[in-house]
Amino acid sequence: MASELTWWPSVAKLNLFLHITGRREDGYHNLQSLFQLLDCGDRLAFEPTEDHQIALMTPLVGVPDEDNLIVKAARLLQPFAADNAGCKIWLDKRLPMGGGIGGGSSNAATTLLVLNSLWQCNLSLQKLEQLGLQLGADVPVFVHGRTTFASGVGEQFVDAPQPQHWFLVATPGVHIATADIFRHPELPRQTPVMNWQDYTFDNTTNDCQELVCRYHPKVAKLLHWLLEYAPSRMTGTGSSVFAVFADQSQALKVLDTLPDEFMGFVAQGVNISPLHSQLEQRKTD
Ligand SMILES: C[C@](O)(CO)[C@H](O)COP(=O)(O)OP(=O)(O)OC[C@H]1O[C@@H](n2ccc(N)nc2=O)[C@H](O)[C@@H]1O
Ligand SMILES: Nc1ncnc2c1ncn2[C@@H]1O[C@H](COP(=O)(O)OP(=O)(O)OP(=O)(O)O)[C@@H](O)[C@H]1O
Repeated sequence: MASELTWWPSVAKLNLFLHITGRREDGYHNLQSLFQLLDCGDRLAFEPTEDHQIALMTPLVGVPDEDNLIVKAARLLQPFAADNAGCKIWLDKRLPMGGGIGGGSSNAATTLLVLNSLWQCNLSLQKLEQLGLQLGADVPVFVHGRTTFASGVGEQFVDAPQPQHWFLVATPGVHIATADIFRHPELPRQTPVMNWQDYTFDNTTNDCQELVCRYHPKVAKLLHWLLEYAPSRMTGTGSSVFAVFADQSQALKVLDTLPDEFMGFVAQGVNISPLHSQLEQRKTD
């Protein structure tokens, strides 16, 4: 791999809570959630070309390139660039896939934001959020790049800077398809809409958690284990679970004792995505 590549962050998120407030006619669900961005994730590098090709130099095992959200994002943006605009893309995948921490969605958002700059498309953040929504409900929040309350299907934002807590994020290695959870007849769908001002961790919940725990005992076991140490909850539709700590050393101590059957990492919450900071820096260079 060429050593002069510039790497761009593609961070993870946690849903600190997730309320389902209704179901829309198109089958999608209206949500309320607090999206907490983390300081760690995957990395992407881009090399613009003039051959109109989108070439993923690091394919993901099990994901055909045409289904990869990175390639889809680049293709979606291509009509806004010069006719011959293409690029080579490298992905350094570090986040567990399908774990409710938004890896693929974040990759898509990083692609939209960085190529918007490299290809000089000059689309506004709002326009990129709208494009992102065509790729998935979790993409706009990563384009937005701030820790934020979200409603709608996850595209309406009220920014909500949070104390920079430390999170132990653990994954039981169970793959849960988001669509399966949202179509489940036993999913609660009528949580009353809450005023953002009333948010506390304790007076909120993840409406998918009980259902997922009922059908996936490994998720229930992991959550039960973490709750012995700190306030803990599932993120998104699972399968990852997080525990909240005031300091890093406590989180690392618990990570050290995590049973071998689970994978985990410790990350700090951030209020602004490091991707946005790096893009700002590029503008001033
Ligand atoms: C649950 C969250 O992870 C919270 O962050 C997201 O809302 C899910 O976002 P995502 O993974 O980007 O999901 P998408 O790829 O857009 O949707 C997958 C499937 O989940 C269902 N879905 C998703 C989001 C939503 N608000 N309502 C839904 O009913 C739809 O059946 C959709 O076909
Ligand atoms: N670049 C990508 N990185 C990861 N997964 C991808 C990517 N492109 C497509 N996918 C597909 O998307 C699926 C979900 O991956 P992802 O890591 O985004 O899940 P997630 O963390 O549950 O996301 P979310 O929290 O948005 O629901 C994967 O199993 C894979 O098939």
